[in-house]
Amino acid sequence: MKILVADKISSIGVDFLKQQEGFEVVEAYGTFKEDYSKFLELAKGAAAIIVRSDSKVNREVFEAAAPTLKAVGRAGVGVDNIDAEAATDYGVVVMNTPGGNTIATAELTFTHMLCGARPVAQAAQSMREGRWDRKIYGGSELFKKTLGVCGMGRIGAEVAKRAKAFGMTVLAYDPYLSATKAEAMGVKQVELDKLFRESDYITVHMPLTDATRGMINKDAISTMKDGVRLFNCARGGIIDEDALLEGLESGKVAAAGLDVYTSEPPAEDHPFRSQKNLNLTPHLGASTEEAQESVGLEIAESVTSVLRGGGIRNAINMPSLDEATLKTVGPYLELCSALGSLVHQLALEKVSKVKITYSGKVVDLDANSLTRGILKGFLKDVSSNVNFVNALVIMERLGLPVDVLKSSEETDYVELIKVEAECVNGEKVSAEGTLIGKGNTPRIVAINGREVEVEPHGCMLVIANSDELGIVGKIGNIIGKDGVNIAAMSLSRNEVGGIALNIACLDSEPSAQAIAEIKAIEAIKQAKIVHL
Ligand SMILES: NC(=O)c1ccc[n+]([C@@H]2O[C@H](COP(=O)([O-])OP(=O)(O)OC[C@H]3O[C@@H](n4cnc5c(N)ncnc54)[C@H](O)[C@@H]3O)[C@@H](O)[C@H]2O)c1
Ligand SMILES: O=C(O)CC[C@@H](O)C(=O)O
Repeated sequence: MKILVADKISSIGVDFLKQQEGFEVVEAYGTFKEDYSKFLELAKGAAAIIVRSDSKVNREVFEAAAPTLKAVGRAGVGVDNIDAEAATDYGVVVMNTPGGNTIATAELTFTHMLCGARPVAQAAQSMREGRWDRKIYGGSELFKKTLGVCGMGRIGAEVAKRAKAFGMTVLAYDPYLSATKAEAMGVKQVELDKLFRESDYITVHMPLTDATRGMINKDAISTMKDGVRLFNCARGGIIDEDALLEGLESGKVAAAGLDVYTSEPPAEDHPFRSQKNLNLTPHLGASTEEAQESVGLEIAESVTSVLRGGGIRNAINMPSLDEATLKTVGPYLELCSALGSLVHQLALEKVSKVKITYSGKVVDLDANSLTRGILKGFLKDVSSNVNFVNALVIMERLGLPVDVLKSSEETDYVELIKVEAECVNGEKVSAEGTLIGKGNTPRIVAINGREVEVEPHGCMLVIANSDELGIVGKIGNIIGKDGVNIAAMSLSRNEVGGIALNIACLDSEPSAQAIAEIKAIEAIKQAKIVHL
């Protein structure tokens, strides 16, 4: 399997990949920047692509790498360089490594704050130039000042912790922060306008979204204290760059520090570069040895796990299936896929909606993963590229609503999963299943409401016939004559002389001729081969 490492990650991560049997690691750092068509060429045939923030993994990359591409790993937090929608369309899981570079980025932010309080960089430069300017480079203290933190996630919280150690009051704005958490962190949760009005220092730590782009703009800056200091080590554009320049030039903003830019790198003659109270770093937040080792190894492990069919950690376009969840959900996935596939194959008309009911013990499991498993099976014959990642979007795109119910009604089983499909003509088909025994073996226990007991794999002949003497013998005869062995058979009927359901599990598929002969028997209402 080809693993394309498109941006430089720690050698620990690369070595880990190289040690994996069957992995061919292609290191092609920065190809994207040099020549996108070369990057696309390299992406062809890759099972995984690993990037940092440089390489742009656009839709074209997914197009080029389909159908081999299974995972894109981002050694870092922000995934704005990866087209997650395209990834989902192509059934590719996108994973990042939240947490691995939190401290590194929090420390860089704090460095920027300290350098915004004391002009260390400017003074150091003056010394390099042979000067001794003790009067120009005075500063102020962080002690007793108010820091406004926008985005109180991992990095924001670490910055807040450090600010408190410096004797600062911390105001926090984060719509997703609970009051209990804010209290536990010793920060004061406020609305954005209050944070703007009352802070001496403001730092942003959120993703760049429609809500955060330009959050600190000209209007916002006008409401801030004179001499406010602003910092952005999150994503370029959260602080509007023109507004920042204007604020620095007018003196409204006393100092600022940026690690990220709307366009990276900013132009060589960008006016930022000549602003004296502005400290710039070239997107170095995560650039510590510790952070790089951590995220490099973590992404290498995550990608390996996905390619080996193991747990899925920190996926951003599907629920993560960590080892613990996989252990509980894993045994059900085969059953789920079989139920979905069976229902799809049994439906004689176009399906218009799907209903899934979980009963008993199974209601406590991660229904999202189980549902994806069912839909993956349901869509198996609809789309060649369906998987856990894109099963839900494909259903949505097909306009097929999926109702998921967790039922508290008692059933004959400790746990039961029922999949029903309603066809455009109003007809319904259904299949129910459970796990049995110590080995958690999947069993289909009902089809169209009729009790059966079938192991869901291989080729099955599903027959509905009027309950008459000798039908099973006739079917057996035709199949035997055709050279096909019946491995197991499950029979059920609604009433004596009513409609019987026969499920024959076969060692191979009977010929079309044999199926035609079975269908020609007068009592046979329906005969259908399904493959699970
Ligand atoms: N400079 C670097 O090298 C570097 C390194 C790591 C992370 N980052 C960036 O830093 C940012 C924060 O990373 P993190 O690991 O703390 O992420 P996180 O997900 O832990 O935290 C983000 C926080 O932003 C909050 N948020 C979301 N929308 C918001 C809004 N409209 N207003 C206010 N808050 C909002 C979320 O609730 C969350 O608490 C990300 O943009 C990430 O890409 C940059
Ligand atoms: O890879 C990097 O150096 C940048 C990482 C950073 O922007 C992130 O979002 O994790």
